[in-house]
Amino acid sequence: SLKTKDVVLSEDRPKTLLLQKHSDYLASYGLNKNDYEYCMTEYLRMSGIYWSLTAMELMNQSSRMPKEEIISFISTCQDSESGGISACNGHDPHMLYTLSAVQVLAMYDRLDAIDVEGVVKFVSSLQQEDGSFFGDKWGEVDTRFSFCAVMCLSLLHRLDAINVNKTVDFVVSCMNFDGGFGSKPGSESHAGLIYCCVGTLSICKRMEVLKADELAWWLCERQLPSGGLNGRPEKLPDLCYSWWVMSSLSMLNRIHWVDKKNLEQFILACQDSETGGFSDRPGDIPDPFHTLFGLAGLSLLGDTSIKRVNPTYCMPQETIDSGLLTSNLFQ
Ligand SMILES: COc1ccc(S(=O)(=O)N2Cc3cc(C#N)ccc3N(Cc3cncn3C)C[C@H]2Cc2ccccc2)cc1
Ligand SMILES: [Zn+2]
Repeated sequence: SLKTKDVVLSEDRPKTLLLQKHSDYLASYGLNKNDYEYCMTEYLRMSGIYWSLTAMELMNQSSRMPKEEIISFISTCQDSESGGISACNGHDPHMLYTLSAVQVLAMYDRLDAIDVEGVVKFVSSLQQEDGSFFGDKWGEVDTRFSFCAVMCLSLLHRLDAINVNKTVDFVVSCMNFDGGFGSKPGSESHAGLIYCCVGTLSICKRMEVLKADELAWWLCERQLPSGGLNGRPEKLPDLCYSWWVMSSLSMLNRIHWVDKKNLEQFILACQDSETGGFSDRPGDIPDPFHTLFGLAGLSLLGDTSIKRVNPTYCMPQETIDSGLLTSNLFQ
């Protein structure tokens, strides 16, 4: 149909940031360890901790998180043989959860709680001849895993453990005519994978290989009349795409290409004024994933009631600054 898929923002939508409600929402999330939801999300528990802790950090509320419980949980998830870290005890180690664990421990400045050399061994063992990365031993290639690899090693100041030039070559081989990127060579452009590829090039300090204007144009075309951003043409807007698109534009120094007022309106409309938290679209069920990306998106748009977020790492800027300081001290 000719009608552009979009949502209509209702008049009684939230128009202000309900910080206290979001802090309460995350503080109580996952406390009821018996409920069905908690058991069903075991497979992503490590990432769930990263999404919740980072959101709480951005609101300066991380003191409400069970710090010691989280740190000891992470140390029980590291596989002594491969060095990799799993989402939950007894699950297979995977690139995604190894990164989430390193991000959480970096925010807590407790990287001593794991075998860092083991993590470096696991991540570098997944790099392939063409520069690409597997997610785990089962061999799935995806540019998401290139991003996990370079972000994880960068937080550990160990980018020397992989072939950075070949990493960049593989990402470049995934660039499409529209300047965007997909998960593999020839895959269609998608905002989430564009974020991963731009983030990889940013960490490898190779942003010059991008077709910046074509890419920024494709990204700001994601904005719809509702102010929300979608991930591909003809798709509905979704709050997490606000993050993937805006963080990419921020790394390209072209964040001003989106209509900031309208986007802010859409993000605030995704808040649940009853339970707290953000959902993917106004009126849907909130979750920790969209709560992080709602707060991180508002931070990128300049909301000073939220701590500054680093667009590449999706972590508090102060964590990245202190990490770099440490690395300079020991170099
Ligand atoms: C609908 O139930 C789900 C479905 C999938 C997943 S998932 O595979 O682990 N994952 C992370 C994710 C976490 C939460 C939360 N809490 C909610 C959704 C969501 N999605 C799905 C989604 C997001 N926007 C709309 N949709 C439908 C993305 C997905 C993939 C992804 C993983 C890591 C980083 C970025 C993206 C988890 C729950
Ligand atoms: Zn989403």
